[in-house]
Amino acid sequence: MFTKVCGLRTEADVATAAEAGADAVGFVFAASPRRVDEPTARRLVAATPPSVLTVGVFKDMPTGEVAALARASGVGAVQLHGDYPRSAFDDLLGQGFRLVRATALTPATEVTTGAYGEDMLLLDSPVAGSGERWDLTALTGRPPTGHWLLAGGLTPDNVRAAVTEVAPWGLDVSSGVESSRGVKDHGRIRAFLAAARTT
Ligand SMILES: O=C(O)c1ccccc1NCC(=O)[C@H](O)[C@H](O)COP(=O)(O)O
Repeated sequence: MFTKVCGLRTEADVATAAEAGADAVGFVFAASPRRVDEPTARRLVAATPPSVLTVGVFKDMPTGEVAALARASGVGAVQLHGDYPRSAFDDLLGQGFRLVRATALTPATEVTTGAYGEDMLLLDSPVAGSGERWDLTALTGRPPTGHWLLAGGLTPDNVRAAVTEVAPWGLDVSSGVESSRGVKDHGRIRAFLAAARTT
């Protein structure tokens, strides 16, 4: 099970996630209590072991700014939330970025991973990073294919049941491993990753 812990803001957050076995860590550049600026992100990327994928998280930001921030901070992949057309994916792919396509599930959502050239598809609640769950039964009859991550209100306590229900390729968590909004709880990060390993 691939695991990503998102919204990290300190070196201690990164070290905890990496030591507890996270495959990827996310740094939020979008407007959020978890937002980090470019120098902070660069520092956190440098503090991340090379075996852990670093992901910059963006929402509705022009691709020129996305590319500039991703390049300056050195993240290994770019996660796009919001209303990006296929041409935005093409633009960033053409510049050599690995992409994560993040979206809520609607009847129109393309659930084939790679349809926009992305490495991973992230199916999330309608308000990303809100900690709200969404109706997983909406996936019935239309299972996503490929490297897709389940996100949205996951916690150490509910992650096993969610995996049993929809069998994702990977998991993404933020709010569920926090003590208050934007502040990671290291015990909860360890508990989440331990629970994910036993699924
Ligand atoms: O974290 C945010 O505040 C945020 C803001 C804007 C775009 C994306 C954002 N976060 C993305 C994520 O943290 C995760 O990909 C995912 O949504 C998990 O969220 P959660 O339900 O809090 O576990």
